[in-house]
Amino acid sequence: MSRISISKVSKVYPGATPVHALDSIDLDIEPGEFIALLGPSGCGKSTLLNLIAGFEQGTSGGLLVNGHQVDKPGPERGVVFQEAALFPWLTVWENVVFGPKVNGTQKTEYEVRAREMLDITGLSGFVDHLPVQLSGGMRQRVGIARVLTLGSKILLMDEPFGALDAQTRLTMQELLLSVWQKLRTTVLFVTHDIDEAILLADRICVMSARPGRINSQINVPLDRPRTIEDTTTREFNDLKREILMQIRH
Ligand SMILES: Nc1ncnc2c1ncn2[C@@H]1O[C@H](COP(=O)(O)OP(=O)(O)OP(=O)(O)O)[C@@H](O)[C@H]1O
Repeated sequence: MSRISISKVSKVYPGATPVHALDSIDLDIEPGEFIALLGPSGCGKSTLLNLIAGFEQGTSGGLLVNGHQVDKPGPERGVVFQEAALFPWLTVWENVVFGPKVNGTQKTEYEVRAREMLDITGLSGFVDHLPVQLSGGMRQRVGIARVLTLGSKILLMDEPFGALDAQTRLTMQELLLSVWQKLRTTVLFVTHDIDEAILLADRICVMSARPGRINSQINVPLDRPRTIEDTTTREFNDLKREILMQIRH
């Protein structure tokens, strides 16, 4: 379980016309919490995720994961992008065990974990398939199983279901809910989609247009475990209306 503390973090991309992407972001994420980062295109959601991942450095402010300043990527922070970026010549199994194999983890340890993660992502019957033989949703499952097999206690997900059709997206949202319910990893999930944010998250951080700030934070009071049916309830729609109004203002 991992805690993230972000304090007054700003990010300016230098250049002829510097881009002020993030402005004084304060955000604390508790171990095991599921946070959705919601906001318009270009407001800095991916930038914030990349700072936590250690791919980029902030211009000012402090960013701690488990009390340590983040200055580079690490295996405790697993990133899932819109495309899973699998090795096309490796099978599902080989893709999933690739990371722990090269970082020197004991084979007996990573094989057990890989089997468990392939099981909870519904891939046990596909271990010998190549990525080209899988649907987009299944490739994303492999991407999730891969970071979980690495032992990542923090999942940083940048619109992971954004490229999927509506039906597959719903299936993947349910899958992620069940994975999270079992493992309780800390999740930061970037999305444009209000329904997706409400269905998945404990807390939604609504960002403003550039320079990105966190305008409001909304606790999602829906009971867990959640299912797709919850998206049709009165409580869900009331919350959606409230968030829409906040975004408009
Ligand atoms: N490496 C970079 N150099 C210069 N500007 C950048 C760089 N990366 C992002 N930006 C700019 O920073 C701003 C925030 O971008 P970012 O990708 O974080 O937004 P976003 O909210 O994730 O957008 P989207 O939802 O469209 O993916 C944008 O104006 C973008 O053009």
